[in-house]
Amino acid sequence: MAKLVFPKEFLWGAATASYQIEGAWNEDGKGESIWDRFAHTPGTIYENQNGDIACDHYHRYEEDVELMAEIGLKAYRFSISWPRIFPEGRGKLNPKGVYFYEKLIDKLLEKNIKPAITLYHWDLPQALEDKGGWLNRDTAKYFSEYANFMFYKFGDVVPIWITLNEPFVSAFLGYAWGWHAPGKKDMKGAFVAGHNMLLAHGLAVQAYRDGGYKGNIGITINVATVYPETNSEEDLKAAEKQDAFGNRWFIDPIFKRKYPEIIWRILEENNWSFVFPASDFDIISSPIDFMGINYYTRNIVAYDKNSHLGVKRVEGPNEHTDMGWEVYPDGLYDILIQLYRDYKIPIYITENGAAYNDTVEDGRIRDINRINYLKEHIKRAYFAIRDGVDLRGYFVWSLMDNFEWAHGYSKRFGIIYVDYNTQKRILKDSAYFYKKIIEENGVDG
Ligand SMILES: N=[N+]=NCCCCNC(=O)[C@@H]1[C@H]2[C@H](O)[C@@H](O)[C@H](O)[C@@H](CO)[C@@H]12
Repeated sequence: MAKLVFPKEFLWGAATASYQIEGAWNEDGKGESIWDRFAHTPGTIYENQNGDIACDHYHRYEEDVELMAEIGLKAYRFSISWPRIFPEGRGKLNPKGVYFYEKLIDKLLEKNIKPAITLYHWDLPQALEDKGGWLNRDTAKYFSEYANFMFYKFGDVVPIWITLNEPFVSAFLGYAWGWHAPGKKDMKGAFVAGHNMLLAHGLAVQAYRDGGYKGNIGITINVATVYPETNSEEDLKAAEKQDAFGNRWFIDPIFKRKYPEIIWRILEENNWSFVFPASDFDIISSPIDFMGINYYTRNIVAYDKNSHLGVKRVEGPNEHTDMGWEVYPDGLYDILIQLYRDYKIPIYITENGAAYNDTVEDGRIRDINRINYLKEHIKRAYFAIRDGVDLRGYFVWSLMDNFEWAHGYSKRFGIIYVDYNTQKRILKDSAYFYKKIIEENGVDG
């Protein structure tokens, strides 16, 4: 069995997000976020659960960093709760909120774990939502002010910055389909929100450059590799449309200074062809240092005249995770090759992982299915590097079981098990598997 050894500097990490793990939703001066508001609204979340306590990471961060060190993480990707810093989104600062992240970052650095900060992982200050949220173009400016403060505070010690996590998901699930905060069902709003998020991203990148910081800044995009059900002309066209809509919508404006053709067509068909000032694309396309991708599964599509965009999804034949997502490791290899071919930019896998219905048996969690998922995807990451992709790192989703948005705590993605009744953490077998990967900087072929 050959050992597939990664480049020496390859960055092995794990990822979380503020609303999903911190808790302390209204403690020490933190302002309300749109996820606090949404999760407190009955009927939005599985069993009306919420992130008021979550993994209580706000109080347990020292223990959690110790566990990261035990696993041997080289980096830890986490997000900042914007309303913990600026309770109203801008203006009055909350020193206790800043202090929490200062202590967390100091602890990470003490353990030689590189902090990788996501500035926005969906928890917009409710006070800004009350002024239109992402439908209000000013929110982009407020975001860049918040980002500028974070750069000023931590720009000299944090080497990796991600402006937004998955703008497609936060724009579409939040504004078009209403499954996520702020729970709006307004397709036009999704396009406006998406555009203002991209503007926010660009303004933050400009602030980072103006500050002369030495680290790297990028964005995290969720991607699902697209395959046509058959090689018919119609299915190939459907696959092309889905790839543009699902994967390139938030990438092309950054690298090509324009939306994919399919997006413009949707805007025109609905008479929503907003006149976005061309200067917006000058800001949005401010050069970034890397692209982060979150990969979980693929999409198989076929032409269907009755579906949205004339594209219907077809379920894949392989094993599925607890989220109902098909396990398809080759999709990670294919998307890495496609994105690097098209954009020639360094890439981090900022999320990859699987939810399974873990159980504790005599103090252990034998999550062999998650070990297999991680192993097969890490192998594909190796093959992508071998075939020329400048892949810099891999962050498993997630460090610990956490609040899985509308699914509440019913879906476990962690390599660390969390008993929510006691807040006890237990390293799953997958944590020990990942520890070995990191120690050997590689995986058995
Ligand atoms: N079909 N299908 N689709 C596969 C992926 C759908 C898009 N959802 C994500 O990528 C979210 C991302 C988020 O950053 C994190 O906060 C979430 O906890 C994980 C797990 O859900 C993933």
